[in-house]
Amino acid sequence: MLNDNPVIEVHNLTKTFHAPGKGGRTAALTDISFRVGPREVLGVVGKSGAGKTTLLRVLSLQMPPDSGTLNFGGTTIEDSTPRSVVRDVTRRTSTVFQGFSLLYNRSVLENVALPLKLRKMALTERTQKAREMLDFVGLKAKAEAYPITLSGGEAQRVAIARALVTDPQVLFLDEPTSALDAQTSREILDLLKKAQRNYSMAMILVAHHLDVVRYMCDRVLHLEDGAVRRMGPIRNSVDFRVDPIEALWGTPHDV
Ligand SMILES: Nc1ncnc2c1ncn2[C@@H]1O[C@H](COP(=O)(O)OP(=O)(O)OP(=O)(O)O)[C@@H](O)[C@H]1O
Repeated sequence: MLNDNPVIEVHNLTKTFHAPGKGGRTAALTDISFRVGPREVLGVVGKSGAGKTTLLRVLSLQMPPDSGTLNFGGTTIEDSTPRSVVRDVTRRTSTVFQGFSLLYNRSVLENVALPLKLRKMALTERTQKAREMLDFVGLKAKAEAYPITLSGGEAQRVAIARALVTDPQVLFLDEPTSALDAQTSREILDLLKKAQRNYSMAMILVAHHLDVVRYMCDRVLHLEDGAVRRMGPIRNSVDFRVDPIEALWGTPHDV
């Protein structure tokens, strides 16, 4: 997968935040470089505060880095990049946020169709596409329901359908199963696997539960204090003698 042209390539990303009492700024990301291949599933792990969500927000162009370069399938995004180019790149990605982020005054169908409405797709066409996507995630019967009436697993399926409806090349996922019980988590992960196969996209997945990373990911990136501590392919067997995060890798330091 990495031998193909990468869908995302980042070099020396740095991001700081204003932090009163900490000398003015705190570094959330420091000198981050890596590539993600087409159809690759990359896990991002690390302790609370390591910079995982910040990395997803920078990669999904929700916030700019302080320095470093971001390249999406050959298009480099930097300060001087025209907004139309940034918008085109943004449209090639989707995000499944922690906590679903559904609009509670819109029906399930309207939620899923919303990204297409924002792209000015005609009503009939976007409604049909949203219905197809609800069918794909197993929620055809809930099209007219409102999010308040859904279980956590159903709400996450709607969020996934909404993310997939635009055919993204890259799907960003921030803790997609953190609010769900074990059985529902497994169903959501299987749905994501099916989506990744059907739609041939790359995924970048932040997860606290290492079982989730082991089940889903081809490679894993370990962030520590905002820097890449280690990155490489996941190993199948677990060596319980070592740190659980360290046990995810087979070969050392394959960045
Ligand atoms: N908007 C912000 N303003 C100031 N500091 C921030 C902001 N967002 C994140 N930070 C700081 O940046 C660092 C990284 O935060 P981030 O949320 O990316 O970590 P994380 O690994 O996702 O943590 P968690 O697993 O708890 O969600 C932390 O020190 C955090 O306090």
